[in-house]
Amino acid sequence: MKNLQFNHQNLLLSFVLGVIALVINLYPVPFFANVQFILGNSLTVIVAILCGPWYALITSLLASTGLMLIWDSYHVFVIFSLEAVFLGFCRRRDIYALYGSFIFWAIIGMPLFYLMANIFFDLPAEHLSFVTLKQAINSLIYTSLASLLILMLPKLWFFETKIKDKQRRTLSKQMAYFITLMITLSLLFSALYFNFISLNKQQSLIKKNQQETVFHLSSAGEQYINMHTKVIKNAAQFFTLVNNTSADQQPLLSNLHNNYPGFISMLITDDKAKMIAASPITRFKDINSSNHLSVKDRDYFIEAFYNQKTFISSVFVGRGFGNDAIIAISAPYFNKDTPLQPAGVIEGSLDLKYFSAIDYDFNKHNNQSVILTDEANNIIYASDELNLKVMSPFKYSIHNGYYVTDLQLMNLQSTQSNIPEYIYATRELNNGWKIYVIEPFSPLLKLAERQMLSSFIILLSALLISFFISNRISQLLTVTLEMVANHFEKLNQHDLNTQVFDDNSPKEVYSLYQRLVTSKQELILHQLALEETVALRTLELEKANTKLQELVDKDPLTNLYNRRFAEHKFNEIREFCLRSEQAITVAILDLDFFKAINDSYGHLAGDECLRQVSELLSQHFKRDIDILARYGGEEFILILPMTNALNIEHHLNEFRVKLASTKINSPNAAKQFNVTVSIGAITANANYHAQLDKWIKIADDNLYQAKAQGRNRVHVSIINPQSEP
Ligand SMILES: Nc1nc2c(ncn2[C@@H]2O[C@H](COP(=O)(O)OP(=O)(O)OP(=O)(O)O)[C@@H](O)[C@H]2O)c(=O)[nH]1
Repeated sequence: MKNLQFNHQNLLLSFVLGVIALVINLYPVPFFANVQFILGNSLTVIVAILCGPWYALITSLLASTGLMLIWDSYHVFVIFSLEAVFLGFCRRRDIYALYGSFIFWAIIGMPLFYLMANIFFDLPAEHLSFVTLKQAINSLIYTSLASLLILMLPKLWFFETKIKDKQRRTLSKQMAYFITLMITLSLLFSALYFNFISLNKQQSLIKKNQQETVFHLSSAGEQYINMHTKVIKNAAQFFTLVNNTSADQQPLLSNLHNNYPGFISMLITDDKAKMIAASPITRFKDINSSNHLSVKDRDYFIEAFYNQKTFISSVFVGRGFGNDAIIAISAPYFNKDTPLQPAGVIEGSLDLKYFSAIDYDFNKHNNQSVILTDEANNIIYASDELNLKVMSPFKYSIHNGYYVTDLQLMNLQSTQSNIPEYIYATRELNNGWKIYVIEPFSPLLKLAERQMLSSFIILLSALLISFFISNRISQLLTVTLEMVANHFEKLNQHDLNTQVFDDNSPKEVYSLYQRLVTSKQELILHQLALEETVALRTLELEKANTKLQELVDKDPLTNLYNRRFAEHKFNEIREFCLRSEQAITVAILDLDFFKAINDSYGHLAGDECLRQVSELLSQHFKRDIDILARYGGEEFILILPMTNALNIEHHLNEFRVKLASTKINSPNAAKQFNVTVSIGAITANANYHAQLDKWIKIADDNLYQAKAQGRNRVHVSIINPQSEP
């Protein structure tokens, strides 16, 4: 945290992606019931991977704002912010996002979400685990999507520059993750797709089944009412035709009632609304004795008698004949001679318990329940398990929109609750009644939960298996590649033919290995050839250098050293002789009357003379340490280290004599001539003087004397250190 410095580009990226995530999260993808998938959070994961935990936190807060707006719950800020920061840190620890997501939801996400859902959500306890699992799966979906997006666009340079703490991953790790990701995603989507299909199928089956039931029940109900209405109608016609007396009507009515037990009771009135026959007869007798024979005020009498029509009443509690909920069906009958004025009314009270028989027949194999209401929305019949009171108004609330499903949902017990209780289908009967077929919603929700749980378990095991398999696959390639690399790192010429792979290694890697061996062989040969060429070139260069040095140091005519070299070498020689306290002789040799030789024999003869004198010098002063140099014109300088002072004059004289007796050949006319030399020299200890000039001065003076005394002679000064001027 202490180094928390925000980079402007990262900040902008996390903000922009956050706003996009907010908008995407406002439109979650509906799946089933209240299950929705949120995809905007994948942008949070992208920021966590690319920019790290604190930028991801910014994106997550924005993305969660979108979710808060649609879910109206603040828990999203806590859970998704934690997830974003966790994934950001996973990236820093080099843990892939999908693995990180699994770890997060297994250890923190699911327990925390469950706890918060328990406190803040209006959900039944058994539904919480489902919602929690759904959230974890959703998270895996958007994390996989984000990872895939990043893997698909590896050259997205704009993002590349922003990756903090980026570490180079091994090929094997990358391959394993890619394969795991692909397997997880495809399994995830196929599991969700099949869940979706199966839930849809289940829903349409329920819908179809309910609609069929409601249709059959309503048809049966209509038939039941129609049939009994027809019975009353026919009975009224019969009584009109036969014109019976009231005494005849009682047995006829009893007989009719026996044939149609769907009626609880039946009665016949005269034109004064007085009951003249009734069935069962025992009840009629009871009424008779209590003097309650008039039905003047009853709708079934008024409607049938005065309006002269067949009438079906609403449901009501019967009077006199008992306290059952009944429906009265009535019709007027006439006398033959007064066809416009009814002679009375025949009525049948329909037994509503009949519906329980139909209900039982239809629903003994499933958990459907039935409710029948009249046109005033009062319950005529309701399956026992619903505990609804007959005759009471039918109260329920309908769910709209919150649960995404094609089914119609309603609540009967907790009409204010968000969780639907029943799936229903309804149909109106011909007479305005309504029939409802309902069944509990929770089994369907349970099915979705079970599917979600099994998807999660399949996913988890698939992830583990695919992780294991992909690791093995990638190792097959990368381990052998690593072997090739290791082998070539240590490889030398002698190991080239050693076999490092067995027959099981991949063909491509083996072929790569063989090609590398060939290249390495070529490289070694090339290197050897190169080394040989370099050695040759070095030798030639050394020779050229020596030659060049000779050119610099030597006099081209005589091949003796030149004056510069002699002067330079003097210091070296002196240093050497100083250490061993040796004497040095510096001699200047000047050929006598050389001008005359040039004049007499020509310049070329002069040159030849200089060459032959030089040769003679080389032969005479043959120690390696002696420096023989042409001093200029016909003058030579000799620097002779470690000279014997007693012997030097003699040695110089020897040369002088040898030269004087040597015939010099002239190149032109094959003439020979002699030449002599005058020598001035100094022999002194090395410490005589550091400057060569001082030595030359003495030698020059001696030379001058030799010339002056007639030439062809040697003058040597032997100086000991004490006599230094
Ligand atoms: N052929 C030839 N002549 C040279 C060369 N260098 C110098 N000379 C000649 O050598 C001659 C030297 O002459 P001088 O200095 O008068 O000396 P000398 O004739 O030897 O007389 P003394 O030294 O007094 O005996 C000159 O004529 C130069 O031209 C050379 O490289 N080749």
